[in-house]
Amino acid sequence: MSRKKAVKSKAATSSPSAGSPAGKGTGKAARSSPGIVQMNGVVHPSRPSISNSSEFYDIAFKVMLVGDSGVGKTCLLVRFKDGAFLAGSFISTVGIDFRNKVLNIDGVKVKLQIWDTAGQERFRSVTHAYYRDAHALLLLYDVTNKASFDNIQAWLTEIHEYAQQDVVLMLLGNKARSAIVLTLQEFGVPFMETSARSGLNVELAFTAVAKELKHRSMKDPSEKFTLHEYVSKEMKGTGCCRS
Ligand SMILES: Nc1nc2c(ncn2[C@@H]2O[C@H](COP(=O)(O)OP(=O)(O)OP(=O)(O)O)[C@@H](O)[C@H]2O)c(=O)[nH]1
Repeated sequence: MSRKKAVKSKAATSSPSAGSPAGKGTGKAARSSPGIVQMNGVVHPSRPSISNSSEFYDIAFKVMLVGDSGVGKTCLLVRFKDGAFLAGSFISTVGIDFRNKVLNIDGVKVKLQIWDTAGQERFRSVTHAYYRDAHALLLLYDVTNKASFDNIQAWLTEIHEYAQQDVVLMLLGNKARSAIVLTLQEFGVPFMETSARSGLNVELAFTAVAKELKHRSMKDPSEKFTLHEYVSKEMKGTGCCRS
């Protein structure tokens, strides 16, 4: 991997660390995630902890964005983290990088460590190494690019091969333009359309995943939550026709 490109690109590369995705990596990963330990597959702070955005959190999870190159993974993450759209020329991600965001889910501070992977084929072996520690995967395709939709099955096969069996999985049709709310049953995975450009359903996608992860982690029998139901109840159309 070219060092020069990594600096120039949207994302730098970093290495996964066995069994401790957030705690002991090299470079950015290690510096950005102090004080995190993994227990029963869920990442908890070893003591009341702060994320690199200086916010306290109660539980932390690792979320990965995957999908073909150009479907909008980096833009989705930037929209969610900074509320902005990365316009201008497309610079492909090199390797993998992450950003943290803490969400307040029903009074619980849930930190999402969101890994943005490179969609290009040549980086596949790098990203494979990160799958096993992921608690959730957001699989993106581009609604304006049929090839990216046709590749979903191949991505799912890869996910089943490398990720944990119980990983939380959601399919996102990004670059959505229409106000029509689609429900895609084909893959048996919760689905919604998003737009990194307009912000459509971006917050909702990450919130839904955070709710599901928090629900699984807390195992509160009084709390009835299913990702499918939450997504179909909350999902909105754009109400306009530009993406
Ligand atoms: N119209 C529109 N364009 C988008 C949207 N999201 C991303 N784009 C554009 O699509 C191109 C690719 O976006 P990226 O976020 O860089 O794609 P990526 O999936 O991270 O690509 P790789 O890093 O190669 O894996 C850029 O030119 C973006 O401006 C969207 O919601 N709507």
